[in-house]
Amino acid sequence: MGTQRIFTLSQVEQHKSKQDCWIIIHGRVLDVTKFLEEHPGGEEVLIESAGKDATKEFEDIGHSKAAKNFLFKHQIGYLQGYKIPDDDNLVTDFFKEPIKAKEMEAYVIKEDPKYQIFVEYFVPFLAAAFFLYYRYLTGALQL
Ligand code: HEM
Repeated sequence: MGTQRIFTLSQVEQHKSKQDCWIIIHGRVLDVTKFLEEHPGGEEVLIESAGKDATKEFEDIGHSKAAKNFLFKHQIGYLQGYKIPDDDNLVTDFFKEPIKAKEMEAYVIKEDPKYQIFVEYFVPFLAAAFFLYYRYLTGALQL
């Protein structure tokens, strides 16, 4: 995740309002201010946990893997003194390292050169051929 700031608990505790809402989940400090309205579970639950460690609450709900993946979007740093366990499977690799190039491939629409040539040259050629053939036919019919 590149450079991440380290926050103390008392620093996090300063951000406990709707306009400035941080929470801690599994040692990650998250700024969820912009996420409050989007949260499928409602903003209230997040505001209640504002400035605090909400790991237990987060886990008790049984958030989906998608929700866990989504956490990283809001991460602004780590809690001081927190050591991420090696077997930390709560959060995905997103937290630990940038998305691997191999995984990224899944999101990139691959451009197949052969397919491109077909679209760029063969299709217009075919359209032109049909057009000329049509003109030829209508011309022939008019005779
Ligand atoms: C940044 C942190 C959080 C993210 C990204 C997040 C994301 C989500 C998502 C995507 C859902 C939809 C259901 C799912 O996919 O699991 C959800 C539901 C919910 N979340 Fe969160 N959540 C966060 C923090 C929390 C916290 C701290 C609490 C409790 C204090 C909480 C309480 C709930 C509740 C009650 C639901 C509704 C569950 C249901 O309708 O069955 N969430 N959350």
